[in-house]
Amino acid sequence: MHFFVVNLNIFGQARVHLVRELKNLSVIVENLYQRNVFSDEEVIRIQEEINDYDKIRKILDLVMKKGEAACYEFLRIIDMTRKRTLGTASLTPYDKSGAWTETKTFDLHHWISCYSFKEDTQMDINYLQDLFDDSHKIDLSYTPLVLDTEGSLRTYLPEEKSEISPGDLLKTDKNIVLVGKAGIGKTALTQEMLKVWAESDSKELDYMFYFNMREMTSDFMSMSLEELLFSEPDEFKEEVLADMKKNSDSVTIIFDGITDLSSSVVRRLVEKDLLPDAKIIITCRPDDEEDFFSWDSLRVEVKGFSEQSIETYFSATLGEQKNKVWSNLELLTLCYVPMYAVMVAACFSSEDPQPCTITKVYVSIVRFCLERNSNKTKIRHLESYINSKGMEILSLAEVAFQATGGKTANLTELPCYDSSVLSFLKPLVIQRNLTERYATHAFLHYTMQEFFAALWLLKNPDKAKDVLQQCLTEEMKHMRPLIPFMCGLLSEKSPSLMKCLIPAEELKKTSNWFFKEMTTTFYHCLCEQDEADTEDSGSDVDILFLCRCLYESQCPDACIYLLDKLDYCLDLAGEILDPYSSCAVAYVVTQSKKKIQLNLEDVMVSEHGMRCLFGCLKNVQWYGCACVFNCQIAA
Ligand SMILES: Nc1ncnc2c1ncn2[C@@H]1O[C@H](COP(=O)(O)OP(=O)(O)OP(=O)(O)O)[C@@H](O)[C@H]1O
Repeated sequence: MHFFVVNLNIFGQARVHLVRELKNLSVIVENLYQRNVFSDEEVIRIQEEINDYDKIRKILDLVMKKGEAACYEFLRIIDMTRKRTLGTASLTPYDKSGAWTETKTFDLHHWISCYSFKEDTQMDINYLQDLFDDSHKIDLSYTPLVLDTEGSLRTYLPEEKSEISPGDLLKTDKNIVLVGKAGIGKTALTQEMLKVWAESDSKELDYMFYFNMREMTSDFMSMSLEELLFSEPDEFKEEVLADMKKNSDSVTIIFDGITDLSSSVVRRLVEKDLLPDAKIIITCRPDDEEDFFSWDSLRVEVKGFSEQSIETYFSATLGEQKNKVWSNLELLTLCYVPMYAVMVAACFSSEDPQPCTITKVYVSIVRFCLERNSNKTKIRHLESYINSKGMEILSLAEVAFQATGGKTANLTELPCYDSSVLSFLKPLVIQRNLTERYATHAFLHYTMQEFFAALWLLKNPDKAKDVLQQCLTEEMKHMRPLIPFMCGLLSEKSPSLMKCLIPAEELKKTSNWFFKEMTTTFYHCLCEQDEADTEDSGSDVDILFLCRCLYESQCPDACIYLLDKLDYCLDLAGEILDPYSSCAVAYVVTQSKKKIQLNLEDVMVSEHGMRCLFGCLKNVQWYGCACVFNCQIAA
């Protein structure tokens, strides 16, 4: 809501100058149209005027007739576009009071600068907010993330204060690649940048576009620049596009969740073939970074919450209860990933035991959502309820699998009409063409889609075998995040969801081969990588990935199977261990029946991670006084 009082006689003094000097009328009319000040008919009426003077008169008359709010919008647009709509500033001096006199030239730049404008910025719709019931509704707005601009050479670790803020990222002229794991906060960061941009009192007209790549339709691949930027019918698109081309340094485009450069318009923008001076910001997971290695850009690694941010976050969400998270080291090591922190906070008070693996966090949230949406105040027998919804849940899982295979978040078909199952989805509005929109659905978060996709694979073990092999290939690497979830869902220690959906014997049969096959497959891949002596390309298949999978499985036999293959020698030299990976390594080592050689030379590790590693040292072989244990701890 704007509280802004406009003197309706204001144009009386400025009007004659506006009529004479206003330029780029199309930009003004377009903005007024976009802000619903002008209707289609009014725009046509303006266009029908013969010359620019008459057009301006018409605009001013219409705006004044519409009252205060319209005048406010008009003035704000002039303020934002002043460089283009008012031309160059007059050099005529003013007296100190800034008052105009009859003898002085009227300066529209000065006139507009006498107003101060504030913008409403309510743009961040966080669907995960819905996970919280009314008594726990909290402000889930941006909590500072650790952003690292110096790549993997620098110490991992969440520090008290991120060195670079979303506002700093906006200010830099460079293109930006925001890299980070699933759920680490890349989208949240871009949304915060949009918010900062919208709230800024920049006096220049600039353009900002945001595209969620996973929510684009398939025709996006062949779109032109014009189609990409103007999905809505737009009378003035040619003029606005021309303006953007002429002033491409005023355009910022964010491509969120990019996996490759297969869309020609995105590739041409990235390669500066289109809008050469535009600032392009992309976000991607580490597996997809390869395509951008050679791109001239600022690489920013998003590293999630610092230990301070975790504390702030849980103080806000759980109050005193946060101590329970604090005393659970395994749970704490998950919560540097904001997505997991959100889910832990949302279902913390549920009666389920506190989760310690990522899969268990998802299982808890699924149970929590089903319970909350089951139309019963208290479900004593949640298991039997889940059982009764088995078909619907599995059809949701199938749709999730199909979409993940196609690298999209857009679910073209609704799997069922059951409201409790549909509570995992949010509406997604798609612009089919210039005049037609339709609504589809997407999961509340892409990682939730990946979780359900993994669930479907366990119902279809043959397919699981294929995915295990294929996810090592370049074309199918986007299926890799499903593997840790599959391990977790097969875990005998977390049967609370799976046993309601898939018969126990079927699950047992799958886990009998799955853990071994997974370990062998990834182990061979690691050996091949070693032989080829390939540089780390940011790919997620490394020994840490395997440890994380085994941690999710909570299966001691599977850990011993791997350690056996490794000859009880775990070489992590030079690795950067995030808190969760440290916890996973500690778990694997702890399962060993023999002493193992653990090489932690030049390893970077967090304080929480170090605490986990200390717990497994009893299983580590020390040779002489020179234990290979030379870590850098970032406090
Ligand atoms: N800085 C933050 N402050 C508060 N909440 C956050 C923050 N970052 C992330 N979150 C929460 O975590 C959720 C997941 O984050 P986000 O979608 O940004 O991850 P992502 O890195 O884009 O993941 P993906 O690679 O799967 O797309 C958000 O929906 C939000 O609820």
